[in-house]
Amino acid sequence: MFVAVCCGVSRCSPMSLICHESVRNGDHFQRWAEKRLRGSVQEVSKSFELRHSDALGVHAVARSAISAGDLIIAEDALLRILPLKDAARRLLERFGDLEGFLQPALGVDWGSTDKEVREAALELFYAHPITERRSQESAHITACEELLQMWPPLRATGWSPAQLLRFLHIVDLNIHKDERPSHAEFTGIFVLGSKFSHSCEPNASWSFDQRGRLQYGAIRPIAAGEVLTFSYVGNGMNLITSTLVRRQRLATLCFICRCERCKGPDLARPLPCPRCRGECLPCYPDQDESGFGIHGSRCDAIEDAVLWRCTGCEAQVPASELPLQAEAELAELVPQVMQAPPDSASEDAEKLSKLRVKAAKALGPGHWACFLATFAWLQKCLVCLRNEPVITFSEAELHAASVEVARWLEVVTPKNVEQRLCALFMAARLARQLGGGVRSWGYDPECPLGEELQAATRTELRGWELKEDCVVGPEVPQANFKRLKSLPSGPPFLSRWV
Ligand SMILES: C[S@@+](CC[C@H](N)C(=O)[O-])C[C@H]1O[C@@H](n2cnc3c(N)ncnc32)[C@H](O)[C@@H]1O
Repeated sequence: MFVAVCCGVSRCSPMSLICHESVRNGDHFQRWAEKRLRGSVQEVSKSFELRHSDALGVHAVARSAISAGDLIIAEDALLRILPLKDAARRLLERFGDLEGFLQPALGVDWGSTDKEVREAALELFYAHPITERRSQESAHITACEELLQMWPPLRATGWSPAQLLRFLHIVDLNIHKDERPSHAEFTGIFVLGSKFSHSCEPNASWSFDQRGRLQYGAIRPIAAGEVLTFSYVGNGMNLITSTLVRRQRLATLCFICRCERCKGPDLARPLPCPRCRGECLPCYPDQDESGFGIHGSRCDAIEDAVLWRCTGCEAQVPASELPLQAEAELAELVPQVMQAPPDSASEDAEKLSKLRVKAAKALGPGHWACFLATFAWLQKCLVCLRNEPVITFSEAELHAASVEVARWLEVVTPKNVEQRLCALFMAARLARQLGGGVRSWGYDPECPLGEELQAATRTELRGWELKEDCVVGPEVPQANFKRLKSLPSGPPFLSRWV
C-alpha cells in the first residue's frame, strides 16, 4: 500500500506514508498527521512529504507537482497558545524583559493536553542547538523554575525547568501567529506546518481558516521535489531588500538563509563602480550560525561584504570605496516614508520623489532602496490621484516609473510572485484612474504574470479579474480606505513592512 502512493518519486519510511526514510521518527510524524491533518494522510501524501537533510533539518517537500492556488495541507494545532488572562499577565510582569518569551508557558490550557501531546511538543519540533547551551541561560532556567512553582496547571505537566525552557525555545521558532486580533485565539504550534522552510522567494503561503485551522496554499506552480517554503519575515517588501538586510532580519530567528536567492548574487544591491561605469555586487563571506548568541541582538553577528566585484571591469573593490553610508541612510528613510499613513500622501509623494533622485544618484537605479522609493512613490501618487483635485506629477512620469518597477522585479526577483502581483495591481489601479490598460504600465497580462495573477485571484486575492488588456479589482468603500494604513483594495501584504 505504501509503495502504491510513493512509487517512482521517493522512498517512504516503512512506518510512515508522510515521511521519507531519511526522517528518523517517521512513525511519530505519521501518527500526528493522522490525528491533525484534514483529509486522509494517503491523499495528502501524494503531493506532500517530510524529508531530512543536513542543511535544512526536517523539511516539507512537494512529492508531485502542485498547481498555483492549490491547497497543500490543512492542519489542526497540536496545541494552542491563547492570549493571557489578567492574573497570568500580572504574574509575568515580574520577569521584565523575559515576559514575552515566557508568555506561552501560561498561554496553554495545560489541563486539556495529554501526555502524548506534551511529548510531541518536545520531540517533533525544531529547537536550535545553541539553545542547549544551558550555561548562558541561568536567568531563563530560574524563571522556568519559578513559573513551575507558581502556576499549578503548568506544574501538573510534570516537566522539569529544562523541559519547559526547551518548550519555550520551540514555540519561539515554530509558532504560527496571525497578528489580527480576531485571529488571536488561533495561535499555536502545528506539527507539519512547522516543517515548511523559509525562502526569500517562497512558493507557498499560509493563513488560518475560519475555524483556526492552518492551511498552506501554493502561490506559484511547484515542481515535484521542490522544498516547500514560505517567508518567515512576512511577504511584504521585506523580501525586496538585499541579502544582507534579509540575513539581519532572519538572524533574530537564529539561522542564515540558504535559499536559492540567498546563495546567488545579490542582484538587489548593485552599487556604482568607482573604476568604470559598471556595477559592483557584494561578495559576502561564508558565514554560519556559530557566532550567534541565544539572546540579544544577533543582527550584529551578520557580516557584510568586505570586497565587492564589478560586473563590468571585474575589479575587486574594497567596501570602503563604496557609498555605504548613503545606502544605510536611504535604507532607513525610504521604508519610513513608505509606511506613513495615507493622509500625508501628498507630502510623502514629494519626499519620495526627492528620495528617488537621491537614491538613483548615490546608489544607482538598480539598488533596492531606489526601487522601493519608486514603488512607494507610485503608491502615494495613486492615493493622491484618488483623493486630491490637483496633482503635481505627470502621467508620463507615472508610466515610466511603473515600467521601471515591472522591469526591476522581473530581473531581480522574478520568483517573488506576491510582490510582482502587488506591483501589477498598482498598475491596474493606475490604469483605471488614468487609462491605457496594464500593458502600457509595464505589464503584459498574458505573460508571465497572467498565470500568476489567475492563481492569486483563485486564492487570497479573490474578486480580482484578468480582463483582455487590464486587471480589474473590487472597489473598497472610501470609509475603509481612511482606516487603512496602506493602499485601498491592495493585497494585505502591502501594509506589512516589519
Ligand atoms: C521552523 S523550523 C523548520 C523545521 C526544521 N527544519 C526542523 O528540522 O524541524 C526553522 C528552522 O529550519 C531551518 N531552516 C528553515 N529554512 C531555512 C533556510 N532557508 N535556510 C537554512 N535553514 C533553514 C533553520 O534551522 C530554522 O531555524
